[in-house]
Amino acid sequence: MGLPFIGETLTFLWYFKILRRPDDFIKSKKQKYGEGVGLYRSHIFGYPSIITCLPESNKFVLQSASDFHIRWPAPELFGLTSLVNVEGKKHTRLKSYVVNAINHPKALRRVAQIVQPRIVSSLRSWANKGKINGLLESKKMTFENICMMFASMEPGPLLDEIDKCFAGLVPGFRAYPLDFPGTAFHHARRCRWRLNAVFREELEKKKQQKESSPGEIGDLMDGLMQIKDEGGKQLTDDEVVDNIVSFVIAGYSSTSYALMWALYHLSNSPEVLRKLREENTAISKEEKDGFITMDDISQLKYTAKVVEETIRMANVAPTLFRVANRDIEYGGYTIPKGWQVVIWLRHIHTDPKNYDHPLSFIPERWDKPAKPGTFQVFGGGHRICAGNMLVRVQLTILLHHLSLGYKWGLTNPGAKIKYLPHPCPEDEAALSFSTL
Ligand code: HEM
Repeated sequence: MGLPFIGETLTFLWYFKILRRPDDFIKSKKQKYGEGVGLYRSHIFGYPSIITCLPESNKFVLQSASDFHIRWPAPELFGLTSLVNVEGKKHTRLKSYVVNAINHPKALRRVAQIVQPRIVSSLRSWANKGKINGLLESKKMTFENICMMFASMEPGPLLDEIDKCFAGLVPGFRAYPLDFPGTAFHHARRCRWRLNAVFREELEKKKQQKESSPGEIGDLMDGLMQIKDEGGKQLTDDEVVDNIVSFVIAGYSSTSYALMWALYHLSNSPEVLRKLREENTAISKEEKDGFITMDDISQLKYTAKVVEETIRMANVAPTLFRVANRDIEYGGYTIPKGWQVVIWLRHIHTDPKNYDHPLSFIPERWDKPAKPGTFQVFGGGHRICAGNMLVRVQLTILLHHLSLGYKWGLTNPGAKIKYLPHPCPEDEAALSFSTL
């Protein structure tokens, strides 16, 4: 359980921040208490907790929707009525709409068309610069694509302003909720208000646009404005705005880190890059800037393995949080009512029992499917990531254009990796970048 009040939070920081050996946190527990059923009692991140870290125990929690509810730090920053916070029928209805709108094959065809010009022009601009910060450039490209896909917003001063607001909002999730001027939490709340105001204005513009020329605008915001429940009731304007802001939060950093890790691992893996080039050359197109379609993407079998391996190793979401709604029995142990449950996803992907040489980048491991339950990067159960295909498509398109047209290398191949808030090389993947 660790120290009184602080519990094991300092131990967590010791392993993640100071030693930079994040996997030793769970390893040390296994050594001390044995593996058992994958549950450990703790006090961490401010609450008495049960840590779960085996594929079966994680799956048990993720799939028992009625026994565990979600708990985000500072849920109001995400938006109280957004998909990530609502439960029950409301969640089911919103989720099925959102998954249809951004994650299904028909939606992904549109996504491939929307994101591709920005990816192609970003790569060109990186080559013109010659030296880039991989994370910053991935973030810029991802943000512009997300704003286009979700709200049809074009790059410009307004997008720059809301990007700054998102940058101020996200640290609020990790900050102590002290709400007075000067605190990170206070700043995050102000950023959230500004974001609400901007997206509210966009929503009003869409309403006017639809009045003057009825028909589909076709972006996610437009779709959310039209969803109806069984009684014909539509989402309120606040609900639409809450959801759009929360989708940007969910998709922005996660996608950017995944793209950066692709650049990073490929610069260390010439043989993987060679195979990637070979496969992508075979489907490359001369016309229309060489844009590929979802049909092309479905042929890129080796590229799909590179994508899975990149996402596995990125471990963008190391842990998830739930709260037990009642005393719950699992494997002869009780998870007490009201306790926090910390679902340690990272351990699943770095445990040698699940993946040989888990810290090595080996796309060929995906020649065979992973052992059942050992790929939990997108969570599981009813809250499984709504954007998992969206990120896969964006990664594939990036890999296609990158491998065909460019060469790049890490400026500091020995840069240390930091693990908080997300795994990332200390220099954020500084790269030299040029055309082939
Ligand atoms: C590498 C990229 C990504 C990773 C690793 C990732 C990971 C996750 C995980 C682990 C969850 C489960 C949260 C929980 O159960 O508490 C989740 C949920 C979610 N993700 Fe992602 N995500 C990624 C990209 C995206 C993108 C591009 C979007 C686009 C909007 C997105 C939207 C969402 C949403 C809306 C949820 C909440 C679903 C719900 O509560 O039903 N994610 N994501």
